[in-house]
Parts: sequence; C-alpha cells; structure tokens
Amino acid sequence: MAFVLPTFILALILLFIFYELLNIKNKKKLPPGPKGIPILGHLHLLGENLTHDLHKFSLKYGPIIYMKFGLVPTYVISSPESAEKILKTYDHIFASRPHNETAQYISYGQRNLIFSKYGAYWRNMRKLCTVHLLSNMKINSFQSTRSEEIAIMIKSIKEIAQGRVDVDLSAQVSKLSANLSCLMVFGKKFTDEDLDKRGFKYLVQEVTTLAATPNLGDFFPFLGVIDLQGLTRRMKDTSKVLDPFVEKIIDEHVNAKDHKKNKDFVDTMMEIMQSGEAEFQFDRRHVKAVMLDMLVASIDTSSSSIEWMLSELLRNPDIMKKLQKELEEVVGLNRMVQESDLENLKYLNMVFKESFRLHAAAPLLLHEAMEDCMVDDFYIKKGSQVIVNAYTIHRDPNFWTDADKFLPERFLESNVDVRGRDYQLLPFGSGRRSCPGMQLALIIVRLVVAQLVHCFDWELPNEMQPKDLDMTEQFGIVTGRANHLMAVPTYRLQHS
Ligand code: HEM
Repeated sequence: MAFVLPTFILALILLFIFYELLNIKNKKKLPPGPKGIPILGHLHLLGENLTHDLHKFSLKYGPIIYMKFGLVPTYVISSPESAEKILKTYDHIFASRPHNETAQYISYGQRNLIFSKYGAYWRNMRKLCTVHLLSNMKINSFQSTRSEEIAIMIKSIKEIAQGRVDVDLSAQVSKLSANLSCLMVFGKKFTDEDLDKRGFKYLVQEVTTLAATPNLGDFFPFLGVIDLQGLTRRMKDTSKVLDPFVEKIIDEHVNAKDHKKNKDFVDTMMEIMQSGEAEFQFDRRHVKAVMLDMLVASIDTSSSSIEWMLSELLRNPDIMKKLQKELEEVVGLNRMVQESDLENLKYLNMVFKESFRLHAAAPLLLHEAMEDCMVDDFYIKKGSQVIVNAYTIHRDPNFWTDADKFLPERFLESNVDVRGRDYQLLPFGSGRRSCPGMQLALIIVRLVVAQLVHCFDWELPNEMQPKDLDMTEQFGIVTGRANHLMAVPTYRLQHS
C-alpha cells in the first residue's frame, strides 16, 4: 500500500512530461499568463472565488491570458474587443461547452441544453426551447401568474411591515423566483414534501453548487472515475431524489383529465413528444433534462439579480429615491406596477443595466474551441477551454469611467444594452450560446424590483449606514450574495 501513492505521483509526472514532449514540436505563440507548475498547471493558484482570481490575473497579464487547469489549456478573454472575436467573429468555433463531469449525472447523459456540446443535437434542442418554451407568446401567457405571485409576496411583506421589523428580502425573492419558475415549468409551486427532508430549493442549489465546484475529473480526465472529491457521488445522490420527483410530475401531466388553457412547459413538451413533431429523438429523458435545465437556469439567476439590484438601491438611497419618483410619475401611488409600465420606466432600465454590469449573475462564460484558431495573433488549440470573463470586461476602464461605482446615469446618453450586441456589457452572453431566457429574465427582474421599490420605503436594520451594507459575493454557477439581504419596509401606496 505504501507504494501506491508514490507510484501514482511518478506515473502522473511521466505522463505530464510525455504530454509536454508531444506538444513541444507544435508549440505556437501563446498569450501571456502566470507561471504554472508541472501537472497542476495553475490550479494551485486558484482560491475560493475563481471570478476574483481571473480578474486579478487579467489585470496583471492582459486581455487574453493562457493558463492550464490541470491538463486542460484555458484561455481567459477579458476585453470587449477579444470577446467579440470569440462570441461573434469565431462564434462557430467557440460555441461548444467544456466537459463537466459532475453535470453529466443530472442532465440525463448531457440531454440538456446548458452543458451540451455544440452540434446537431444542441441545435435541435435549442430551437425547441426558443420556439416552444421561451417565445414571447409563451412568456406572455404567464403574465397573470407573475402578477398573482408578486401580489402574494407584496401582501406578506405588507403584513410584516406593520410590525416595523426586518424582512429577509433574500428569502422572499428566492421563494418568489422558485414559485414563478415551478409554475411555468410544471404548473404548480414546489412542495418540499415531494422530496426528501432537504427540500426542493436545497436540492436545486446543490445541483448548481456541484456543477460549479472545480472537479479534478474535468482537469485530469483519467481521474474522473475515481471521483476523489466525491462530487459525482453527491450529484448521483441528488439525481436519485430529483428523478422520481420529475417522473411523478410527468405522470401527473400524462394522467391529467382536464385540458388546461394555459399550458406549462411539461404540457408543451409532452405534446411535442407525443406528436412526433420534434426533428430528433425526443423522449421522457429529454423532457426531464429540459425541466431541470429550465429550473436550474432560471431560479437563482433571477433571484440573485433582484437581490443585487435591491442591495445597490439600499446602498445608494438617492438613486432609490429617484427611482421611486419615476414610479410615482409613471404609475402613480394608487396602483401597483404592471408589466405594460416597464417600457415607460427609463430610469429603472438604467438602474437595471448598471446592476447587471456590476453584478452579472454568471460572469464567466464557459466555452470550448472546436477547432484550432488564431485570435489576435495568439494560437488557441482545439479542445481548449475558453472563458469569456465578463466580470473584468464590465470593469474595463477604457469603456467605463469610475468602473467600480454604481452610476445608472452613465446610461443616460448611451445606447449600450444588455442584449449581447455590445461586447462591453454581456450579462446574458452573446452569440449562439447566449441566454435563451433573457426576455423572460428582463421582465421578471425589472417587475419585481419596481414593485418592491414602488410599494415600500426601505431602511437598513439597526440604523446601519448604507455604506456599511455587506456586498460580499459567493462564488458559484450563479454569483449570489454571501449573506442574506435584510431591510425594514414601510408601505407607501395609497390604496389598501
Ligand atoms: C437574470 C437572469 C439570467 C441571467 C443573468 C442569465 C445569464 C445567462 C448566461 C450568462 C448564460 C451563458 C451564456 C454563454 O455561455 O455565452 C446563460 C445561458 C442559459 N440560460 Fe440564462 N440567464 C438568466 C435567466 C434565464 C432564464 C429565466 C432561463 C430560462 C427559463 C435561462 C435559460 C438559460 C439556458 C437554457 C442557457 C444555456 C443556453 C445554451 O447553452 O445554449 N436563463 N444564461
């Protein structure tokens, strides 16, 4: 037994030397980057927050840097110009995703969209999702659901407001977001009793945490089966609980006698499956994979974005007041905000863009090169991981003055938008792999923030000064707040 570890390490070193020798002949000009070490590459330089580490390296080494995550060559792209090359000029080359060992076990063998490699399957699946599930018509069909659920949250906060006590805004918003997603995806709110004692929300978060945790199996493919960190085992355990849950939901849809007017995503997918309309094999496993995809992609991204926007407003009371004034002028104090008001809320739109600039929910866009490619004189080898670093791009001083400050007014005279056309602002990515749920997210985030700011005045608890509000980030697939956002509400509308 005593020989096992040294032999294993020796084998790794020999493998590494062999690999490097094989490559030496083909060495082309690589971008700059921090100095790595054999075998680990740069893994030892990464701490708890990959986003912050890559930001630090990008500031030091420039807009395209080269690193190695174990055996995986990795390029970090941190300027709007080079991001445009990856996401537009050479989008056809960089539209794939790197391998994610852990995610395999929750995506029914990569039958989902988020982690799927680029190819005919992904194209068909993406078309199905954008045409049937995330179209404007489908999104509009859930308008009354959104307004009912938001009204329920407002009512519950209004009740708390009577006691002048703190509201856990993070918990309120996270519950609302989960309810909205579940109602849209499978037609009912989540119930923890349907799952094991850990509960629905916990399990969805476990999926995102596991998928985001750096897995040695991704960096050293031969270690995948060993599962040294136990991530695969945890994902398999989670999948064992989630699978019967989604199976049961599908069964309920199949057995439902009544013909619903407003079809949820599962209804729509079951119809497609039964009609044979899909141009590719589409069975129950695909329905399950897409269901989980939609839940995982929507719940935390939307709720974190709302939390960050509210946090910035609480830290900047003048901006909060200005937004309330706009809401008074456009909506008035006699009614709540409606979706049709959003178009007319110009300042809200500026606050929204500024918040997505500083707090993109998914600031690292993970792509993979499908062919060798030259980008700005640098050689990117087929199979390399390419990370578009929106975190650094959103703080590029060539595009953003006082980049670290929250200044919605910067968008007053600017047409820069979040939709993927402007490469200095990429909260939803851009190109083939950009977010297909963007339209829905734009509605939900703006509507919920507008409603909370319109219905209530907010103060920080315990006479905390705005500048003291903790803004620490928690790294994950979605960058959330490390600590819950608490605030004291006072109802301000004039109707009962
Ligand atoms: C504020 C909310 C949201 C943000 C900030 C966000 C952001 C993103 C980002 C940055 C990507 C990756 C882009 C890339 O790799 O280049 C993405 C992908 C994706 N998003 Fe969103 N998203 C949000 C909400 C949603 C919603 C509501 C849905 C669906 C209901 C959704 C579904 C997806 C899916 C399925 C993908 C994978 C697309 C693919 O790989 O082809 N997202 N999102």
